[in-house]
Amino acid sequence: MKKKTYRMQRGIFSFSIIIISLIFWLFFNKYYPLFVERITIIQLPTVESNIFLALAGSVTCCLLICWGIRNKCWKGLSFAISYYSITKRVRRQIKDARFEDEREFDNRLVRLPKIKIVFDDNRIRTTGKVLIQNSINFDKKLEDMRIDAALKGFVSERQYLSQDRNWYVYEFYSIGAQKQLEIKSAKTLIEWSNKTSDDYALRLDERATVPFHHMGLVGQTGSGKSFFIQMLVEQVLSKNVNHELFIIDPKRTDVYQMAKCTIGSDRTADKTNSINLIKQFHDRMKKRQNELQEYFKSNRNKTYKDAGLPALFMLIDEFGALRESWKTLAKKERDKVDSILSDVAFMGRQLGCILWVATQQMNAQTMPTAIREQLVLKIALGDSDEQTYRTLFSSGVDVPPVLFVAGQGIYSYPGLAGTDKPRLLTVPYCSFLN
Ligand SMILES: Nc1ncnc2c1ncn2[C@@H]1O[C@H](COP(=O)(O)OP(=O)(O)OP(=O)(O)O)[C@@H](O)[C@H]1O
Repeated sequence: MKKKTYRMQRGIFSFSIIIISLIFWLFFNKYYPLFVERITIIQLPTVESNIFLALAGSVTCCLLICWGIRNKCWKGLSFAISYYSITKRVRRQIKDARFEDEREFDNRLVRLPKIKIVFDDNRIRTTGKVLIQNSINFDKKLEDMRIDAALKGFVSERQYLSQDRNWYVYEFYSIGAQKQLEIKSAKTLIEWSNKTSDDYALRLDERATVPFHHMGLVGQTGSGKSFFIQMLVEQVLSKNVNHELFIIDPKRTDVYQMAKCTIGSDRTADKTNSINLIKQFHDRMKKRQNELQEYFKSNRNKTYKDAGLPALFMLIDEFGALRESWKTLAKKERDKVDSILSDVAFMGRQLGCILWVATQQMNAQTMPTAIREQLVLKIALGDSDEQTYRTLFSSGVDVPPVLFVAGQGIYSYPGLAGTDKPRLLTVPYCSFLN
């Protein structure tokens, strides 16, 4: 026999009282007076039928009040209905997974752990968290539970134990939330970005805003890579701090043209002068290192940002193809460039010399490990091959089974999404770049 929860039992009890009261009310209101009239042998007492109506009404009111409190009705009826339907499905899933306390294993009734739903935005309710109270008995089961089945219309992204270890947290987003935002002008883009970012951060999509950091970006042709890069460049140039960009696009595609227009030819390079620009960037980093030496001595654990300096970005598009083209160079020269880039990747973050590397595919040959390991922000747009995913993120990466269109993909960043379970990214479509 299927087990019931204590809440179900209370519900059945309350509804039984309501139904029985209504039957009594109907009986005493309609039929009982007829009996009183017809049976004259004995004097039947008069019964106030409205007592039963009042009882049914009071129990209904109590049920409604409890429902309203439990589902936070003060946040609006549609909120309460969403809250109720998600909680109900999660409770059913937990019940069917037999989460009951060991002591209750043989009982017909089970006590389920407490469940809370927190939406990131109470009005649109497209993303949020399901929190399930942890107890020593549930720990392992909660860890293994796939909550997706219970969250119809939603996808669960990552799950973890809260810091106080009292709750198991499942982040989820609605499938409908993956609709791409269209941004029609540079001004709108900046306004959108400024809502969540500061002068040293970038907004990637509706949900993700990250501080400036080294970035590894992969995406096949048509994945929206160039649009994404241009969106980031627009944001960097709009900041109140005068950040500087150095851009290399070996194939002279859209990014090259955009860079020439926005930052000028001095800091833009194609295949031919790429190494010079990399060396120039490295020299700037060395200079900055000397400048900041004294500052760092007296200010421990501080960065260029605390010293009030702008960031310097080195963006290398089509890195795989560029490195391939260096094959004709002497080995010494190639090693020198690799060591410069590794130095930037290793030292640059604290000094504000940020490396952005974009490529179509990533493997041990296209990207030296010393550089790859420092690319803290990892983004893959569109569909990539398995080796690329594993090289960029981690060997055990769990790529969500989603068919990505241009501008969609996955990312990882410490604190937001781990390399084993990257999060979905939906870059807004900046139609003004067309
Ligand atoms: N965020 C986005 N949302 C929707 N569509 C997009 C987005 N970004 C780009 N696109 C569409 O995808 C097409 C290809 O984008 P983009 O040129 O950025 O790709 P790419 O990966 O750089 O390809 P290529 O290497 O050929 O330049 C664009 O013409 C654009 O219409």
